[in-house]
Amino acid sequence: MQFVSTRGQAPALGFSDAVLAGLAADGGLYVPASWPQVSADEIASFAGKPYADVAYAIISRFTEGEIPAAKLKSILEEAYATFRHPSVTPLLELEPGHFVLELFHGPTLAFKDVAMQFLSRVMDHILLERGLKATIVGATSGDTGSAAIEAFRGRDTTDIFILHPKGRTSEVQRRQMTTVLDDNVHNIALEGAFDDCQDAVKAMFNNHAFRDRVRLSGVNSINWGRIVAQIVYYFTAAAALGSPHRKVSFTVPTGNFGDIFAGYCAKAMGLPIERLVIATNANDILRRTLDTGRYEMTGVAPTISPSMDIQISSNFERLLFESAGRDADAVNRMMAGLKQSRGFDLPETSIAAIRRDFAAGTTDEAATRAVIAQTHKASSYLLDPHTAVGVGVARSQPHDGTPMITLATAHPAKFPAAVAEASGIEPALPAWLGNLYERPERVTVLANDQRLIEDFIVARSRA
Ligand SMILES: Cc1ncc(COP(=O)(O)O)c(C=O)c1O
Ligand SMILES: N[C@@H](CCOP(=O)(O)O)C(=O)O
Repeated sequence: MQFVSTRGQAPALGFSDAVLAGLAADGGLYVPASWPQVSADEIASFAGKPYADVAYAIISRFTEGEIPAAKLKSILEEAYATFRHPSVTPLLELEPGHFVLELFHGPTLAFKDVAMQFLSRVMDHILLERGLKATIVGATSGDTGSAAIEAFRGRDTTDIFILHPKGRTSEVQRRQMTTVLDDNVHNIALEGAFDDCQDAVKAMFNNHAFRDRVRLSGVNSINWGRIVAQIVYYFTAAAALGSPHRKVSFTVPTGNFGDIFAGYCAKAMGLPIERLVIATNANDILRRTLDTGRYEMTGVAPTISPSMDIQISSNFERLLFESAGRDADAVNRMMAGLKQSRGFDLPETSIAAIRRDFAAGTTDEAATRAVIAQTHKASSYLLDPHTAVGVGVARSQPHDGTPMITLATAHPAKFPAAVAEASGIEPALPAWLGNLYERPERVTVLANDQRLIEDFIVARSRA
C-alpha cells in the first residue's frame, strides 16, 4: 500500500516511511493511494471478536508487505492489553437508540490512547529495524500530549517534545504530562494558544534542515499512523449494533478532525454509515463551514472543552482532498487562501460532496453544562465536557430510526472542575492516577518563538 500527499508534490511512501515522516515533505498529509475494501461478511464477523483481532483485520490492510503479520499481531495484543476494560472500547445505550462509545479506558483516559499505544510500538519496531533514533514533536491541547508521553516514555529509540498552550489545559491534563520524568520526555509550555503550538510543529516539519538534523517525526493526527488505528472502533461499534445489515450514524466531538476523518475512512472501506455528525463547541469553524461553504478563521475562545479549542483543523485537509476528487492543485489553492487571508471558499462540488456524508452542529458553553447536568440527573451517567458537546449535537439530529453512536472521547475525571460545576459531582481519578497531585512536575516555559523552540529541541535530541 502506498500513501500519497494531499498537496501532490511529495513522493508516495509506504506505510513505515509515511509513519516516520508524519507530515509530507510538501506540507501535505498522507492518505492511502486507494481505499482497501472490507466485505459485508467480514464486517458481520467482527461482532463479538476481541478488539485486537478486529484491529489486525483493519490495520494489516495498510501495513501489508511492511510489518510482518506476527509482529503486527503482537503489537496490537500488547497495545490493547493496556486498556482497563475487557472490550477495550465498550458501547452502552444512553437513551433509546442513542449509544456512547467509551474510548477512555486507556492509560491516560482519552481516546488518544487507542492510537498512541499502537503508534509508539509500531514506530519503535520500525526504528529498531532500521537502527535509527527519532525526535518526536507534538502539539497538544492536553490529551494528545498525555497519551503520547505515556506511550513513548522510556523508549530508547525516541525523544519526545510536547508543546502545550500554557495555562489552557485542565490541571489533570497538565499533570499527566509534566509529572512524567523519564529522560526522553520534554514538556514545553508555550506562551500562546493550541493553534500556535500546532503552527510551530508544522513550521518545524517545513524547515527541512531542522527536520533532517533531528530526524523529526510527529504524533499528531497529521500522522497516518494515528488515523489508521482510530478506524477500528467504527467497525467494532457498528458490528456490535448489527452492521452491515443495519446502518448506523456517528456523532463525533471534533477539533482537529482526526477522529471523525477515521469514520470517513471506515465508510470509504465499506462500512455502511448513514451520517457522520461533526460536533463543535463554541469554536464552531467546522459547523460554519458546512453551513456556508466557506472556511473562515475568526479567533478561538477558551471553553470548558479545551481539547476542541482549535480553528486550524489539520485533518480537514484530508477531507478537502477527497471531496475535490483527489485534486491536489485544488487543495493547494485552498491552503494558500488560508495562509494569505485566513479563509477560503470550498468549490461547489466539494461542499456538496461533504454534505452528502456529513452533518454538523454546535453545543455552546451553557448547553454543554446543561447536557452534563441533565444526563446525570436522568441516568446517573457522568459525561466529560467534550463528550457532552457530542451528546448535545446528537440529540439535535433528526430522528430517522438509525442508531446514533456518540464517541465518548474522554473520562470525566480529566475535567473535574467543569464536570463538578455542571453536575455537582466531582469525578474521582482512577486508583492508578490517585497521587497525580502529589507528583513533582517538570516543564519548560518558552515564548512563541520558532528559533527558540527549535534550539531547545536541537540541544536535547539524541537522534
Ligand atoms: C477529549 C477530546 N475530544 C475530542 C477531541 C477532538 O478530536 P479531533 O481533534 O480528532 O477532532 C479531542 C482532541 O483532539 C479531545 O482531546
Ligand atoms: N485535542 C488535541 C489536539 C491535537 O489533536 P491531534 O489529534 O491532531 O493530535 C489534544 O488533545 O492535544
